[in-house]
Amino acid sequence: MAGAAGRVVRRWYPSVLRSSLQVPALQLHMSKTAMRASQKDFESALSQVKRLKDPGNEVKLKLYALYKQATEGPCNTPKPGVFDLINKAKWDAWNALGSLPKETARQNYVDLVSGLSSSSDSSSQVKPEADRKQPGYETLVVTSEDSITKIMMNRPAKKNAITIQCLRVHKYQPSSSFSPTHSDVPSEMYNEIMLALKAASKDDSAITVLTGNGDYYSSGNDLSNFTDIPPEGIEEKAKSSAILLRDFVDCFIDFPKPLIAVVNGPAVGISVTILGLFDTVYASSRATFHTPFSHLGQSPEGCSSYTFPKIMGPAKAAEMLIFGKKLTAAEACAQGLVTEVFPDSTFQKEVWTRLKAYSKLPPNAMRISKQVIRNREKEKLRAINAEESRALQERWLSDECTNAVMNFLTRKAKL
Ligand SMILES: CCCC/C=C/CC(=O)SCCNC(=O)CCNC(=O)[C@H](O)C(C)(C)COP(=O)(O)OP(=O)(O)OC[C@H]1O[C@@H](n2cnc3c(N)ncnc32)[C@H](O)[C@@H]1OP(=O)(O)O
Repeated sequence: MAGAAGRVVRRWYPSVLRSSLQVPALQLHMSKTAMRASQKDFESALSQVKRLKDPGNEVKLKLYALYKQATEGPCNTPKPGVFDLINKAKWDAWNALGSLPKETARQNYVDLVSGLSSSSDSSSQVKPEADRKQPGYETLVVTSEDSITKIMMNRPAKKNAITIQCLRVHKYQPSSSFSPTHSDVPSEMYNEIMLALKAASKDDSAITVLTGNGDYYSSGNDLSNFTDIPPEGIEEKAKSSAILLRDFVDCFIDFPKPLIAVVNGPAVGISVTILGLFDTVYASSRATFHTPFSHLGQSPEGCSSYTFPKIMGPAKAAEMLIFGKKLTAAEACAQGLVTEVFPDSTFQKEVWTRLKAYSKLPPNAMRISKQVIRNREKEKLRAINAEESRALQERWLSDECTNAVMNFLTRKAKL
């Protein structure tokens, strides 16, 4: 396997697969014998594949197997051990191609990518407000209209799971190799949400909305964040993640304008806990609210250890935060976490009509009212946030957490 500088990171590979699915740059210097008619198509497919939406693990395995077969021929490595699930799945996929000729594998790879590209071009996934979209965000769609800045989490295929890792984009240079000089794209969602909130706090909008694209509001922390371990080690990763978490939650604590969550579907983990820091929470009748921290060997964040008992009383908060009880939208509304629930069929229409009316209210009055309501708690919330982040830093290093995350990533467990 080539070193980091010579690797191609396919954007949509989960980190757990990424480490071993990375295609060594040097392998992309095709051998002279492979320089046949379809090599150009193959190279173009290799470059095209990086721009595709995540096609799912099954297709990724097919692509991996065809790539290996096309460039190395039949599977020639020892079978990984039974507990090495990811590498075994990859080995099985490659080995299943038997003695398929390299040229056929190359052609099949090209055909597969071409099929994926056309289906992703005609995807029914709407590109909301493409014309009014603010540029520069990879994982969000941010728009400003009618005095409302709308921050929409935009990884619908991953249920809007919130990512940490900074994806590296390598530029393909057909004449030489994949360039080792890559640009770091600010494509991870925690930082992008912070940037969008900071920009919204200064723009001329009266209110700010956070919502999700697709059927989920957000499935919370992207669990593959845990697999992207830096060379400095897992302790360093836990430390930097705790700092990121603290900074992320501080942005919500400090946000100066009315902040509204438009919860379009199920919400999990940190996307639920921070709701206690919003001024208003509108939910679709399809939404659910789930904080399965104990199941994941983790502990509450987002100041929920303070805001939830305050909002719903300690007993109900404990049922959610310790035992992971999932609430329906109606239950969350009855507990005071949600302001109002709307039928899913009319959710968007009713909510946006309401918000447009609110956004016409005098912005300074709304801002001052928010400050009067929230300011006296800010210092306390910051201290709670720091304490929760410290507790999680330790939890992330525990066996309970590691096992729960691995169970999800190897598909043994789902919430
Ligand atoms: C640095 C700050 C850290 C702050 C810490 C916060 C703590 C939390 O937020 S805890 C909550 C963590 N979230 C979860 O545990 C949710 C895990 N996801 C699931 O259980 C399920 O995916 C689901 C119940 C949300 C949805 O199930 P469904 O069957 O409808 O869809 P899937 O096929 O499972 O999902 C589609 C696709 O999306 C990927 N995905 C969904 N959620 C996550 C996630 N949280 N992390 C990583 N990936 C996620 C899922 O793997 C699928 O991907 P593939 O299509 O590639 O298989």
